[in-house]
Amino acid sequence: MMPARTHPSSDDPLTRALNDSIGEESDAERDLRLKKEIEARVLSDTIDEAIKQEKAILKKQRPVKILLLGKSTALKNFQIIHTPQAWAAERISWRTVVQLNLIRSVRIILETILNSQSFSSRRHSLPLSTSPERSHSPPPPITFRQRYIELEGRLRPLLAIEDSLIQRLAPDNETGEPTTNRLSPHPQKLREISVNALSSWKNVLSKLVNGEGSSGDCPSSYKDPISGLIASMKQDIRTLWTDPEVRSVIQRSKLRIEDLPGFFLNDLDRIASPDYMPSDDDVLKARLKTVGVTEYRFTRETPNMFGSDWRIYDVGGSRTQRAAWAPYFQDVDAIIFLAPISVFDQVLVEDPGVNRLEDTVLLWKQVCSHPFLKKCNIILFMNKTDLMAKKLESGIRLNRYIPSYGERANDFKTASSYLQRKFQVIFNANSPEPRQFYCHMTSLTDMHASAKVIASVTYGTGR
Ligand SMILES: Nc1nc2c(ncn2[C@@H]2O[C@H](COP(=O)(O)OP(=O)(O)OP(=O)(O)O)[C@@H](O)[C@H]2O)c(=O)[nH]1
Ligand SMILES: [Mg+2]
Repeated sequence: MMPARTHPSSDDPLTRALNDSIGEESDAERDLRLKKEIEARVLSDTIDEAIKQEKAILKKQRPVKILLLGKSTALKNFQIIHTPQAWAAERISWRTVVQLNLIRSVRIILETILNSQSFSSRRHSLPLSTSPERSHSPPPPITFRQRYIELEGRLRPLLAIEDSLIQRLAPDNETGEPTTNRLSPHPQKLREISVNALSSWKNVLSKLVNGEGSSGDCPSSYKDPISGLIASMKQDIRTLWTDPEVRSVIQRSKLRIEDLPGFFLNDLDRIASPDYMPSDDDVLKARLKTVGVTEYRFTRETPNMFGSDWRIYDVGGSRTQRAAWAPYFQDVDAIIFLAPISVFDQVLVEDPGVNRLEDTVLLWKQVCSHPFLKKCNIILFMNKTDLMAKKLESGIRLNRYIPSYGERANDFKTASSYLQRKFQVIFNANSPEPRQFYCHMTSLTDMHASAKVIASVTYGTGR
């Protein structure tokens, strides 16, 4: 009987495999194996690279999200640069805002006079005539108080229309002071025109204005009652703003009306004309308080390293509204933090015990230290530099409000770099991880000066 044939070990696949693994291979086999290994590695690297590229594409497809903390004016600058056509289409809605801002200045002046000593004084003053009529007999002496009462009576319809629009536009969640047609003893605390960003305020506003019906005082060339009223009261408004006695009352009150947001009295002739349309500068200067969150979307035609689809969120800055910011912290790529530095001598409207610059610095600290934002680029805009320079030039001393400023020179350059250093120290000390400090000095109502900064944020890294 033939013995059972034993398979040579090379026939056993298991043995073969084991043999292979212990290196019993010929030179040709080894060369082949190495070649295959190289091919496999190349394939694997190609796959890795493809995955990486896909991830990058996905990242680019995800919108770049920027949160604007404070200053809707910054958003307006983005709109001018990135969506000029849509910006131009919005211009008409801003006309009413500018007009309401103008009426607000009228109200502030009337209230300042009402609260002044001159108002209660019985002192006689020159008659204030709005028409160049001549009379043979000298006019009877007239008090400042009488003049004021007459003027205020004539301007009352303006206040009434402002009042009704503010009330009808007021967002439900806003708890401002109730407005009345009467003048208030606190001009600074006047309720402002504010809109809820979630409602389409531009439509609401145009409906309200056009739906008011035309007033009897409204010249036919004016399409809406507010324009007509301003035109018919132009002379009285001018008198109020240019009268020397009124000027001296304002000066004594220390209220810098011309530096208040939304000041347009020097542009009265232009604004009171029948075909008035706000310029870019007017819209940048117009004051409209943000309540809620406005989302602004735009697509960059040439995508940069961050992608082409951008979202900018503008949030209301007053204290009560800050709780609404938190959900936006979760997946935001960059934060533009607006610090108005000119407010060093002002207090919060919502809490007169707190200095506004101090409030901004505390907020800056919170934002820098927020754990959700640790990977986020934070770009600081030290804004309202124009007003800051004006204030310092007029002799207002920074060290009166910030004692640590000491005896340093009270000029813009020294003061702004001092404040910049303070912001940087807080940034470095409070960031959970080290990160780059980006800071720009801005004056956002100056479109041309801001264009470069806005471009650097959108096109570059924020530097
Ligand atoms: N002079 C000057 N005025 C500015 C500057 N930036 C903004 N303003 C004016 O300040 C006013 C208020 O600006 P906004 O940008 O609306 O302020 P905001 O922070 O959005 O205010 P809220 O919506 O109440 O949170 C507007 O009338 C602007 O024109 C600036 O750099 N210089
Ligand atoms: Mg705003």
